[in-house]
Amino acid sequence: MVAIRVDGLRKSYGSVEAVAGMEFSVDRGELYGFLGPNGAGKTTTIRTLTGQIRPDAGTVRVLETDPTTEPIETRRRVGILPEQGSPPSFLTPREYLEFVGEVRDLSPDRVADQTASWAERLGFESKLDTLHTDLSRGQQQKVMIAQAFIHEPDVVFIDEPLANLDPLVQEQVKRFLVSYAAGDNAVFVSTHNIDVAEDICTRVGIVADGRLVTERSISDGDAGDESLLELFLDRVNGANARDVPTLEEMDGLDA
Ligand SMILES: Nc1ncnc2c1ncn2[C@@H]1O[C@H](COP(=O)(O)OP(=O)(O)OP(=O)(O)O)[C@@H](O)[C@H]1O
Repeated sequence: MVAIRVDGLRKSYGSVEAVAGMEFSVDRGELYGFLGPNGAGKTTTIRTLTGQIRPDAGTVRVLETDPTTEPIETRRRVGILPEQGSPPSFLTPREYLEFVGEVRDLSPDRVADQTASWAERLGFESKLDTLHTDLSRGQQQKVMIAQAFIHEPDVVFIDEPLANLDPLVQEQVKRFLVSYAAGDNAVFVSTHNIDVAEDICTRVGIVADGRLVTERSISDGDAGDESLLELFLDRVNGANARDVPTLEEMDGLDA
């Protein structure tokens, strides 16, 4: 079943065409990676899908709701981990998750259970009552991950899920995302990290200049000889990619 659909999406900021005819769809059960260089239009697409901005043209649907006209209904049913999002500095993780739980219509008992289970899973139990302003960037990121999943949404949008996390927690979060998507949910991850995309995603869409330029299914092992990095460089950089030296050539330069 289709969870996210984008058709002919266009969005400009003044004279800058950020999204220029974006098309793709994501089914439930998929962990979809959105890969693209800086300024490709990824965040603008996510902001449209989460009802934060209105498209100039085209249609977007999330769980058959229209985030443009029903932003509250869409946001009720999705989880969002925004780019460079951080929890309010003047709250503790426990207070913030209570607040998010209330907005999400969860019972106090459910919020307490979810808070305890996320704090244990990501290892921030000892920081639950410390103000965010006194937490590290990685600890704040863990709280942001918890708030995105606290209501167990059917669709989750995540910008750079592993930013600032140590390798151990990165592995735990990666495994969690894979299992969450496998439970008939759609997880949409925007990232610059090609290795992570290749490692966890079931399918990857490569974005350049505001459009989806190609897609690759990762899970079926049918990727052919070209690595995801090569595909990315080829599609995004075009002719310039061929000017990037190979590792062997770089070794040769050192010799
Ligand atoms: N609020 C804004 N006002 C004007 N231009 C904007 C605004 N937001 C984004 N842009 C421009 O739109 C284009 C797409 O930006 P967007 O943030 O969607 O890209 P991105 O793929 O998420 O990039 P990154 O990987 O660097 O986060 C860029 O050229 C950017 O400068």
